[in-house]
Amino acid sequence: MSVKVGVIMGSKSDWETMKLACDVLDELQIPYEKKVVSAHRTPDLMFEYAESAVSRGLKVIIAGAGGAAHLPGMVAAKTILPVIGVPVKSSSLSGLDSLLSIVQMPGGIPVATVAIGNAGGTNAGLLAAQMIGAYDEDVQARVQARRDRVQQEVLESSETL
Ligand SMILES: Nc1c(C(=O)O)ncn1[C@@H]1O[C@H](COP(=O)(O)O)[C@@H](O)[C@H]1O
Repeated sequence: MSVKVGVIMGSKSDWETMKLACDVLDELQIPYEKKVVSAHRTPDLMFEYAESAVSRGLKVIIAGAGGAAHLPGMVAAKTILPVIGVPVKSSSLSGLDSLLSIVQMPGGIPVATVAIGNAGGTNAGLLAAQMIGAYDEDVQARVQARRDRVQQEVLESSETL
C-alpha cells in the first residue's frame, strides 16, 4: 500500500513525541514515512518535500517542531494537503513558544494544531487517521474500534479504585 501520511520533525530530538504519532499509525495500519526536515536548517529540502507531497500520494502531513516552530506553517504554505502541527515541548519555555508559533497562523493558511508534547503526538496520529478515514472506511472502522476499546478501558478503570 502506498504511503499516506508524512511525519516530519525539525530535529531528531523531537522523536520521542513524534514516535507517538507513528505508533498510532502503525497500530491503525496506515502507511507513513518519517523524516527530519527543518524550515530553518534545511529550507531547500523543506520546499522540495512540501511541493512533491501531493504527487507522491501523501494525503496528510504531521509536522512537529519546538521553539521557534516555523516548520508546520511553512510546509502548509507550500502544499494543499492538510497539515497537523505538533508543538514539541521545549526546555526553556515548556512548549508554549512552540504552541504559539504553530497555532497563530494568519488567515488563509491553516495548520491544525494539537496539544503540546506527547498527548499532541498521539492525537496528531489519530487526527491524521480520522482524515484518512473520511474516505477509507476500513481505516475509519479501525479508528472506531480503538475508540471503543479506550472507552471500555475507562469504564473498567472504576472497578479497580
Ligand atoms: N523549530 C525548529 C525548526 C523549524 O521550525 O524549521 N527546525 C528545528 N526546530 C526545532 O529546534 C529544536 C531544537 O533542535 P535541536 O535539538 O536539534 O537543537 C527542535 O525542537 C526542533 O524541532
